[in-house]
Amino acid sequence: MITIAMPKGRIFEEAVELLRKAGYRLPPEFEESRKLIIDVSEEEMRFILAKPMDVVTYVEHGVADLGIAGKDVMLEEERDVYEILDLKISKCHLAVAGLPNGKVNGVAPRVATKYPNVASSYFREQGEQVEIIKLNGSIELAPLIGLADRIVDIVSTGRTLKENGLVELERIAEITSRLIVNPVSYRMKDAKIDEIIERLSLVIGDE
Ligand SMILES: Nc1ncnc2c1ncn2[C@@H]1O[C@H](COP(=O)(O)OP(=O)(O)OP(=O)(O)O)[C@@H](O)[C@H]1O
Ligand SMILES: O=P(O)(O)OC[C@H]1O[C@H](OP(=O)(O)OP(=O)(O)O)[C@H](O)[C@@H]1O
Repeated sequence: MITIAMPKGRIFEEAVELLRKAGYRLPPEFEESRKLIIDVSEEEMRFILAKPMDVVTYVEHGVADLGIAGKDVMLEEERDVYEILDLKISKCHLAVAGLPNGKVNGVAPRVATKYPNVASSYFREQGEQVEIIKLNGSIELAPLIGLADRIVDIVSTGRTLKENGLVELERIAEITSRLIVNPVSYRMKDAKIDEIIERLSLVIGDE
């Protein structure tokens, strides 16, 4: 039996579609129910449904063998898991954004973000001193209301920036979802995990 931690939210549908394309028979219950543990006994798989940021925690602690997590989550926190496959779904990028011609008051610009570690190391590498303000969502609000001078956030279509009068200033990293594995599981269940990697690899898009 292999336990897979799936991210609820926007990655979920694409991840389920990919697994089905790879030939795994996942029941309609997947999309329809509110259950958090779904056993698919004919595939010898158990799925647990977690918040995207928590998937890596379940895998690191070994209660899930595999998980699907955004590269953004992997970059933000160093964890004891292996990243074994780029699933090339949920494409987006991390960027610095702000108001056009935004002026900075004071020495260190204030940067609002859901990704404080990514933002700190990015600005450190740029040799720029900043003050990080951690938020949990609606990051684009911060420069509009005067909480921050800039933001570090996910950009996909660019619609949220545009509709809030913000512009992308610097591109930090390309993001897609990754298959991650617990190191002990990978040793103990290598045959089954390698088979999953192989089957997924055959159906992953080229871009
Ligand atoms: N606009 C986007 N387009 C494509 N992928 C995205 C976008 N925003 C986030 N992602 C990817 O999806 C993952 C999580 O998405 P989602 O928005 O479902 O969860 P969340 O915002 O972390 O959770 P919550 O909204 O419950 O706090 C991110 O880690 C990232 O990899
Ligand atoms: O470029 P776009 O296609 O507009 O997508 C980018 C937006 O999507 C994400 O927010 P989300 O919808 O997860 O809401 P949140 O503010 O609660 O994080 C991200 O934080 C941006 O705000």
